[in-house]
Amino acid sequence: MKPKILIVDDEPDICKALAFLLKREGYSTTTANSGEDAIEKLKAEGFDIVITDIKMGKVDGMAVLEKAKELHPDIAVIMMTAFASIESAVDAMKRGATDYIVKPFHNEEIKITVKKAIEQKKLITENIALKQQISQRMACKDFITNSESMLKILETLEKVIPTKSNIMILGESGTGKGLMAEMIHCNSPRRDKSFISINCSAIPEGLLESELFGYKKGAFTGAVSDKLGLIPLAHEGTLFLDEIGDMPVNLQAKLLKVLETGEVYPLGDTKPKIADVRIISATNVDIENKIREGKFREDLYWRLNVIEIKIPPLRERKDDIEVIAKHFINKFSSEHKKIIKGIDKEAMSLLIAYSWPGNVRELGNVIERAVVLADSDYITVENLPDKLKMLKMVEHTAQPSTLKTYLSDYEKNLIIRLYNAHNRNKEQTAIALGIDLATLYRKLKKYGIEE
Ligand SMILES: Nc1ncnc2c1ncn2[C@@H]1O[C@H](COP(=O)(O)OP(=O)(O)OP(=O)(O)O)[C@@H](O)[C@H]1O
Repeated sequence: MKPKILIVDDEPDICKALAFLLKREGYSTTTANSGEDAIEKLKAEGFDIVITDIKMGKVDGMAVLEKAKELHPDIAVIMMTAFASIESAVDAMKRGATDYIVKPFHNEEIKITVKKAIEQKKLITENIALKQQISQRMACKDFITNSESMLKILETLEKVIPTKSNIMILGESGTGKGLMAEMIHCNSPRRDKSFISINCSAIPEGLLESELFGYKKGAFTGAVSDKLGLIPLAHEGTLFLDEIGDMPVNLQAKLLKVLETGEVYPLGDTKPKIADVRIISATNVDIENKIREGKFREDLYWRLNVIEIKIPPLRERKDDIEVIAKHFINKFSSEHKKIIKGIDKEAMSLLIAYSWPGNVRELGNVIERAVVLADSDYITVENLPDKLKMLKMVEHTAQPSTLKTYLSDYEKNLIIRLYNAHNRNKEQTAIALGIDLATLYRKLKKYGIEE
């Protein structure tokens, strides 16, 4: 294909002369007689090179340079300037222009400068592609565990990781589903290709479709250029579909078709793109229930759920708390430039006693906060949030003397446990306890759990 050049000058004769010369050299040329006109043209289509005069009306060559780079980061821009204002050309080079030519210029000079710019553009494009590749090859993060249930899961995974089988990861929010997906990709033969992750519940329905499948220029208003979808972008790599349970049903049908044919049709395109992708999906909702309600296609479920991994909540794998807490202490100590050697016994016993409704994510937050607050080498109970400190009160009331104190201690402990388990949400705690909200308020105050 011929390289495309946009020539911008407010003197139509210069535009015409340059277009004539460069066409003869085999380039495809377009002209614009103002900065505004140039920016419109840059928005509408892609160019390899822009040759622009610096001094123009309201929108000058500097503005064209800035916009061209913003719209097409790999574009080469050549500035034209009169000898008297050569300083501004130097300034333009600092802002990303590829070269400049001083008016009046010779034909030969133009030809050489354009040829050089084409070469340079090729290098810039290769560089951008390389940078993308490097950033795609992510560092393998460890999935830390010491619990028997998780070790068994990892053992099963070892057999599955080298294959192409789709995997569905189930588990409460914050249990590590995203981390596990990264770990699977990172250890699989697809590790050198893209790991593309998208949260199906975080993106509006219309946008999710164009993000996943891509579109052809002109497919809808605003589609000013072709866009490659995330599915074809993940070709030969891994696509992580988080919160798959929230994917709209019409998109589920389209995704199923992709899985069956290995082809993706971008919106408005009749030519498919190939997509050999391994899909890892994750959800924290009861997907079988969604199938019963007709909100999730059963045929898609079976395609995605070839291997099912259930990550237990942290409260059901207490053996993990200490090792993960230590991992977070190291991580956040170095991030916050503090030297924390560990956590004292009493504080650790509270971490183990707590129910962690937000799972590992919540443990991470608690440890980060503690690392920031710690004044000594070790994290102490003082550095933990109230919801954990309260558990200490439960322990200290363990030896009641009379039936009355026994019952009230029992009541207090139960309230504290459920209050924590519901993330200090009073409405939910009252429902769980089977009492009304006013009674709960009274009891929280009576037992000094809350002012
Ligand atoms: N076993 C683990 N070892 C080390 N870090 C972990 C572990 N499990 C989870 N994490 C960390 O906890 C945080 C939450 O994990 P992640 O985002 O993977 O959870 P998730 O289940 O995908 O959550 P959500 O359903 O809300 O998307 C991340 O920072 C992750 O790196």
